[in-house]
Amino acid sequence: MSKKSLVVYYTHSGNTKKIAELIAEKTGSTLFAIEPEKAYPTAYQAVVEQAKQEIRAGYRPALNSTIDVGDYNMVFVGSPNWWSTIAPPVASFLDEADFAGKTVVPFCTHGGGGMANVARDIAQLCPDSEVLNGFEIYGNGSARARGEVGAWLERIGIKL
Ligand SMILES: Cc1cc2nc3c(=O)[nH]c(=O)nc-3n(C[C@H](O)[C@H](O)[C@H](O)COP(=O)(O)O)c2cc1C
Repeated sequence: MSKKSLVVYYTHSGNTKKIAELIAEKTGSTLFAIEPEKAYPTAYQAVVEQAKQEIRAGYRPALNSTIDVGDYNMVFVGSPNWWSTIAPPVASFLDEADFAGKTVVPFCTHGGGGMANVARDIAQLCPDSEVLNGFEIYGNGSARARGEVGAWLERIGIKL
């Protein structure tokens, strides 16, 4: 059986999408964007406030569609750092999917707070998975992103 890898991510303003695309390109993975049925507001203050309340309440928004993760044995899971944790749509996705026996690889983009609890909270929602060391980058990483993603993939032993 051949090994297949998947990159799933949520993005609000495009940064995490850029990193997801780089990982997919470098690893030959399938790419899947997690989308909530109801999009978050684009206004920064509005989304910050809504996210705060949802995260506090442990709210899991309904998603537009999903992908069968059964076909993949490695899954990269990406989120923006929202209030030091994953965005609620990523939590919805991880709740619904069965990651048992898979290798999970967290990544996040942030506004200065780094990984914070992102990798820990992904691992908590994938209790029966092996979770590798994650990747974090400020914003979209600009021109540094490609090299940093490549260096990280080498560090964690993923053949390119
Ligand atoms: C609702 C919300 C909460 C955020 N909370 C944090 C935070 O706690 N720490 C941090 O470093 N950045 C925080 N940010 C900044 C984002 O993590 C950062 O801009 C990220 O790159 C956005 O990714 P995206 O473009 O894929 O949506 C927050 C942004 C939003 C919209």
